[in-house]
Amino acid sequence: MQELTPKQIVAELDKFIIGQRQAKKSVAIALRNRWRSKRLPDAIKEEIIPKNILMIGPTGVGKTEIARRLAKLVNAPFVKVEATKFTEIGYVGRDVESMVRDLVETSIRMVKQDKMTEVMDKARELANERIVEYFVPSGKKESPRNPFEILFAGGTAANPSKQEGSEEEPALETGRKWWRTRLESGELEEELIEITVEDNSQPVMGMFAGSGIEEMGINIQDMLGNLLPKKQKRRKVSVANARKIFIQEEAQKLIDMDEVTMQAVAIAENSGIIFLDEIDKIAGRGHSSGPDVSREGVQRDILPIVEGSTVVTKYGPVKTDHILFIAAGAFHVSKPSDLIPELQGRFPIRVELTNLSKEDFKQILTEPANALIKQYVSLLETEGIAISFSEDAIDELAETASKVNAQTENIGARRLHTILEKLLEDLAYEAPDVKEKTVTIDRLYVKQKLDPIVVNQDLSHFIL
Ligand SMILES: Nc1ncnc2c1ncn2[C@@H]1O[C@H](COP(=O)(O)OP(=O)(O)OP(=O)(O)O)[C@@H](O)[C@H]1O
Repeated sequence: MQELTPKQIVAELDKFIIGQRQAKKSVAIALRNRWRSKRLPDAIKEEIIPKNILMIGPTGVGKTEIARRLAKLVNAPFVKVEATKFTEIGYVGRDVESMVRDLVETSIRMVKQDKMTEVMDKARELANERIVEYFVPSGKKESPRNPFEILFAGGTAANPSKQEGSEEEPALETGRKWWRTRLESGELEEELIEITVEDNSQPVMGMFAGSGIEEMGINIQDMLGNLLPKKQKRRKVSVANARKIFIQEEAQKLIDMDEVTMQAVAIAENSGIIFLDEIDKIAGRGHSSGPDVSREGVQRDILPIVEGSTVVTKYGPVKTDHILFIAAGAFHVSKPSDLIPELQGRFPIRVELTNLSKEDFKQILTEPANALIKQYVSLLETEGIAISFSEDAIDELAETASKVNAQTENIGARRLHTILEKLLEDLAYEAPDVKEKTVTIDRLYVKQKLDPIVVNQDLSHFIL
């Protein structure tokens, strides 16, 4: 991980994000710098303060997308938080630490998922064995069931496990083999079997609510969950579903949660990325009136986390020194210099993201790996309908998006989502019934569907 050079990172980001070259370069450098500092002798490493990034740009121009893609590219845990949420009523200072806890949670999920994938083959094998055990109980695990029952129920072939005259043990093994073969052939998938599963319905823990304990990231449920005996219940499920349940259970047993925790915490500390959106809304000093927490207060609470401190989580202490913070905001009203100086100093890399032009919109519609047009084409393909967009249709869509953004509110590329949704609404509704399976969308089609809304400003406020 993180072996990518800045140029390679930018090239990868180019696959998903149009334009915004400077922002892409900055995040690529920041990432590489982390990798560089890891290779330094400890003494110097301690001295180098990681540089965080401040992205300045209007809404919907790719700020979050760049950060999220970057994280995905290097498989780093990522969380997005709205800085404004900390100014809400009911906020207590410690809440800002929740962003670090969320990051660790994400990291745990990612590491666990990786480990689960690693043990999947083994877990599947064990799961299948448990199903065989159900049909031919050796008296150890799954609750026994008369192997003949299913024969009568399912009307399947004779079971050789009870061959006359054969010894008990070999007969058992022959029986298991026979069931195993049938299981592998897939013919038992629909068969219903009764298995024991953990009852996950939670007892009510309401008495702790609001006591502030949740803020510490300590979950009473988790704590008591380990002390209280696990409730179990019997359920009738198909073999296919039983296998899914067993695979999860077996995989869970195969992975070492202590190791997962250790790795996940280390990854969060060294590679985690926290995206702090709407930072401009907490810029400003002094106290705001009303019940809201002062904006400066929130900045002061965020500061130690960005500067590097230790946050207590249920997975142990987490150091924030090397977490990469990317703050973002439009800064229409306030300026970065309205942030408290200490916080400004922690975000020395400033990048401006530009407004998206009509040409950008055209590219965004068609080029990224997950481009909107591609998404809709695939979606309708599932109904056997082939839609295609002529070049002038794309041009008209980009033009409309720019126009509506200018007329109503500039929401950047998000406008393309609403416009395309409206454009294809009828088609999406009629799709299962339409006779004509090939639809070409041209400029005229776009105009017919969208113009009536665009010219009516009141309407476009609501619909586009
Ligand atoms: N330059 C771009 N290239 C491709 N897609 C883009 C671009 N800018 C925005 N988008 C798309 O528009 C949507 C919104 O973008 P994004 O979430 O990055 O906005 P943002 O700049 O972070 O705004 P906000 O601060 O309001 O969250 C996403 O679906 C994203 O894929």
